Amino acid sequence: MVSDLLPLGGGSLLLAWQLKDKHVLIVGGGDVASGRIESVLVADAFITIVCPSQGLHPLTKRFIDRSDRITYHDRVFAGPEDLAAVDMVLTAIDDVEKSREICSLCRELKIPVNVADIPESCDFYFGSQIRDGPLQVMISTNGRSPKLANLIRKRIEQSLPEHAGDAIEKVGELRAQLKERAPGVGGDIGKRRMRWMIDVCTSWDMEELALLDNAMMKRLLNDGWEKNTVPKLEEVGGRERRTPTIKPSGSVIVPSVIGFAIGAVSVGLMWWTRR
Ligand SMILES: C[C@@]1(CC(=O)O)C2=NC(=C\c3[nH]c(c(CCC(=O)O)c3CC(=O)O)Cc3[nH]c(c(CC(=O)O)c3CCC(=O)O)/C=C3\N/C(=C\2)[C@@H](CCC(=O)O)[C@]3(C)CC(=O)O)/[C@H]1CCC(=O)O
Ligand SMILES: NC(=O)c1ccc[n+]([C@@H]2O[C@H](COP(=O)([O-])OP(=O)(O)OC[C@H]3O[C@@H](n4cnc5c(N)ncnc54)[C@H](O)[C@@H]3O)[C@@H](O)[C@H]2O)c1
Repeated sequence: MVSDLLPLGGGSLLLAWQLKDKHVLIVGGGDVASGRIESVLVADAFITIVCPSQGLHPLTKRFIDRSDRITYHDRVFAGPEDLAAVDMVLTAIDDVEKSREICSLCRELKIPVNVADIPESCDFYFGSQIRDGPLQVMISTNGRSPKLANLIRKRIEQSLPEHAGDAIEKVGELRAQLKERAPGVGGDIGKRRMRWMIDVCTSWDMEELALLDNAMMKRLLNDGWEKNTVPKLEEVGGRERRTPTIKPSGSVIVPSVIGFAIGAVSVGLMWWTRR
């Protein structure tokens, strides 16, 4: 968490906005719009795209052809009538004046809007994204440097634990089964559920959690939750993923022997010439 010292400020609110079955209007169909379409489709929204067909990026065309969640209009933005029953607007057009006009209309109607390239016309910014199944990481520089956000994303990607997405998926299923077995919101049952889930997540490795199948979950709940303990992977019928042991092959050994020999010879030569 951030510092508990005041003053706080100068940032933005980080959220995971739930867009399922909401209606998103995307004005423009070029390169930037194609990225927006992908981000919005991941969130299970319905999309209306307004853009003349000659301006469509190949990726946008493919999305339009393949997704039954997209309605496409081959024309320019028509005016306020395009904003009826819309929950969010994203514009990615090469026309700054039109973008500003669309932004004003959205603000009058209190529809959240993002205008690619014009920060002051954005109610929210996009960020650089990492996705691994249900794991979502967004890197934001709050408008300061999108390119650095992109570079930081690549570094974070390399440092994420393997199997994190699978582990989260499986823990999600386990939590759902636990809530069915021990239903109720809040109170003592809520506290006990939370305590046990924390113990499971902290006692098992990410890799082990990713191995959970239905039978193992059942045993984990029967032998673990019911007895207020956390069994080990083997105790619920799981077996560790065998990581292949890498034996040094001849081709690895030979260069290292040669390298060692060259090193020894050059140290010897240095010693000899110094004398
Ligand atoms: C993260 C990412 C997400 C996405 O758009 O999907 C994103 N921009 C990305 C790339 C990118 N954009 C630009 C470059 C050229 C290099 C550079 O300028 O750095 C590159 C790099 C590239 O193309 O490699 C040009 C640019 N961008 C903005 C302006 C206007 C301005 O700053 O005034 C200008 C023109 C500046 C000028 O004219 O000089 C504005 C915005 N861009 C944002 C998001 C929001 C702030 C996000 C944040 O700060 O965290 C914000 C405020 C609004 C918004 O669009 O939501 C995506 C990387 C995704 C990835 O690769 O992972
Ligand atoms: N925020 C970012 O990350 C970022 C990065 C690069 C570029 N940009 C900016 O985003 C904007 C879009 O970039 P792009 O590369 O996708 O451009 P692009 O030229 O590929 O696409 C623009 C699209 O807008 C359409 N269009 C123009 N006027 C329209 C209107 N009135 N109604 C409907 N559609 C209309 C065009 O037909 C075209 O398809 C540009 O202003 C660009 O500078 C932003």
